[in-house]
Amino acid sequence: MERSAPTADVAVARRQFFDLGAEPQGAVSPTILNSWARCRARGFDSHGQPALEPVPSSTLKEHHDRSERLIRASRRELVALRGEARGAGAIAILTDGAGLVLDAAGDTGFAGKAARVALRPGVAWSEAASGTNAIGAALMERRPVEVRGGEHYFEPHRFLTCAAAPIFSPTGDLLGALDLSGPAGAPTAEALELIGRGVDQIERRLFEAAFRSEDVVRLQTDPDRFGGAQDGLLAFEGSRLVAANRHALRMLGLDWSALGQRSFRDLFEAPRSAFVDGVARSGPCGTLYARAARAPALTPGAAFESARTPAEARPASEPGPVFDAGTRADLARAVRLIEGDVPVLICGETGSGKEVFARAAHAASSRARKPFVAVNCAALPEGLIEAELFGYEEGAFTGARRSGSKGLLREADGGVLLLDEIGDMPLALQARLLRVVQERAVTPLGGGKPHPVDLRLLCATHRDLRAMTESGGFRADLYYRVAQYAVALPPLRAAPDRRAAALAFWATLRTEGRTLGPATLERMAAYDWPGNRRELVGAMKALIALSEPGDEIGPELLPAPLRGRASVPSAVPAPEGPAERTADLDTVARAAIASALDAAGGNVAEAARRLGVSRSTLYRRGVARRAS
Ligand SMILES: Nc1ncnc2c1ncn2[C@@H]1O[C@H](COP(=O)(O)OP(=O)(O)OP(=O)(O)O)[C@@H](O)[C@H]1O
Repeated sequence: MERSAPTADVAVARRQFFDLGAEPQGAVSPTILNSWARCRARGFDSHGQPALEPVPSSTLKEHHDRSERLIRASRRELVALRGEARGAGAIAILTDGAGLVLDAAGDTGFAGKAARVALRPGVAWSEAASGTNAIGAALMERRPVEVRGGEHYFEPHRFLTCAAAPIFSPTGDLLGALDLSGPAGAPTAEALELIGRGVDQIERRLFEAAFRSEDVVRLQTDPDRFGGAQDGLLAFEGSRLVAANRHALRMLGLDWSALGQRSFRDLFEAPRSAFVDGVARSGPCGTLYARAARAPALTPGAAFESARTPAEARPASEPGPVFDAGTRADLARAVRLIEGDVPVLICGETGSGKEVFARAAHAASSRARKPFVAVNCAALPEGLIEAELFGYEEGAFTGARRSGSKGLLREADGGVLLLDEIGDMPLALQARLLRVVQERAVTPLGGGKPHPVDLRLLCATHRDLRAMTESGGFRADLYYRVAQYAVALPPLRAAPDRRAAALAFWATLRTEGRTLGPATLERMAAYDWPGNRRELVGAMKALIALSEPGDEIGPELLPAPLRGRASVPSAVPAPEGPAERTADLDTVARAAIASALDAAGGNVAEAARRLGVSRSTLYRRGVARRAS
C-alpha cells in the first residue's frame, strides 16, 4: 500500500510540476507522478474542471445489472462502511471495473459536496475521465492507493482525500473498486485498512458463491487464524487449480497466470487424494497450513436473500468479459494501440469473442465515455451498406429519409468504430473506406462537403484476409492499413484446460449457488465448441434456466450436441405432429431460419452458413435482424 506525502510538500510538488514543468523530487510518490504525467499527456488542464456527466439512469441500470454479482457480494460491506463513513464525515463508494460509480452513500453533507464535483453514481472516476484519483489509480495499478488533497490532478478535486482498492473475481478479473472519500485534512490513517478488510470480505463472498466448498482449499500462515477473510483460498477442478484469491497467490508466490496451469501436486507435492489438513508446505511467507474448506455458514444476509428469491426462474445475466492471460496481454496492447491511433485487426472464429474484446478495449481506453459503434459488414445488405456507413444527403436516393442520415462512421466520431466481418465488405466500398481512414473525412452519398471524423478503428474477421488479398477479394492497400497489428483470439477448443475455461465463464454468471456436476464438466471439456464462447455462454444460460438455485447440474440438462449426439441440431426440424405435417413450406422455412438465427446468437452470416444458403436469401425471407 502506498501512502502520501504531507500536504505542504504536495503543494510545492504541484507548483514544480504544473507551473514550472519540473519533475518534483521525492515529494509525491511515483504512482501520483506517473498519473499526473499521463493526465498531462492527455491534454487535461489541471486548473480546469473536468466535464463529467452522469450516464442516463437507464444506462446506469444496465451497469448495475452487469455488476449484479459484485453488488450482491458487497452489500454487507457497503452498509458497514457507510456507518464508518458517516462517523467520519465521508462517503463509501463502489465502482465497476471501469471506475463507474455504482453506489455512493454516507455523510449526507459531504455527499452533497462530492456530487458538486460529480463524485456520485453514474459518473466514471477512471483516470481517463477524472484525472488522478484513488479509484482510477487503484484500478490502473491493480492495488490499493490513497490520493490526498492536492495529489488529485484537477484543482477542484483538492478538497477530497480518497482511499480505494481494486476488487478481483476468483479468476483474476478486475470487477470494481471500493473507496472511502472524505474531506482533505480529515484523519485517514484507518481508511486503507478499512477498505482492505472490506475488499477481503467481498472477494471471499464472491469466491464462496462460485465454488463448492469440497473444491476449495484454505491456506494460512498461522493455523489459529483459519476462518477469517484473510485465508488464502484455492479452488481445484479435479487436480487443476482454477481459482484463487490474492492472499493465496501471495502465500504461494504465484500470480493469476497460475490458474489453469498449476496442479494440486505442483503446489503441495502430493496428489489431492492424499490430502490431509495440516502443514502443507513452505512458501515465501514461511510455513503454510492448509485445510479443506467446510461448507460456509449461512449468514443472516444469505438466508434473507434466498428467502426473497425463491426458485422462480430468473434470467441468467450476461457474463462479464472473461479473458485468459494471453488475451488480457493482447487487450492491454490493443488499448495502447487505440491511444496511439494504430488500427487493430481482431481475428478469430465465429463466437470467439471478437466484439467482446473490442468493447473491452474501448472501455479501457481514454475514449471509454465516447461512442463505441459496431458495424457488422456481413449483416448489412449490400445495397444499404454504403448509405449506412457514409450517411447520405437529403433525397440522395429513392427511400432516403428526408432529413438525410449522418452515417455510422460519423456516429463514431470521437470514439471507436468496430468494422466486424470486414472481409465481407464489397470491394467498391473498401476503396471508399480506405479514403476515410487516410483522409479522416467522410463524404456522404449524394455529394456534399466532407465531414472530418476523429475515430479509432478496430476491424474483426473470421477470414484469412491476407489470402483474400492474393485472390483479389480484399484490397491489399486497405489490408496493410487496417492489419498493421493483428490479435488472434484462440478458439475455445484450443484452451489448454477447457474445464478451467468453462469454470471461469461459470463464475461470472448469476448462478445462485448452482454448480456444474463432474459429469457435466467432463462433457464440456470433451466437446470441441464449434460456436466457441458464444456457444459456451448459450449452453450455460440454458443450464441455469433449466435448473433451480443450489442444484448440482447433471449432464442430462446439456444441449444435445454436448450430450454426445451427432452434431448441431438440424437447422430444418423434421415435421413431427399433424400440425407440422400440414404446415406450408414457408412456415417450415421460417421456423428453420428462426432456429438457425437462435443457434447463431442472431448472427445472420453464421445462420446462413448453418443453413447452407446465402445471406440475401435470409433477407428476402425478411426475418434477419440487423446485428450491431
Ligand atoms: N471473452 C468473452 N467473455 C465473455 N463472454 C464472451 C466472450 N467471448 C464471447 N462471449 C459470449 O459470446 C457472445 C458472442 O461474442 P462476440 O459477438 O464477441 O463473438 P464474435 O467473435 O464477434 O462472433 P462473430 O464472428 O460470430 O460475430 C457474446 O455475446 C458473449 O455472450
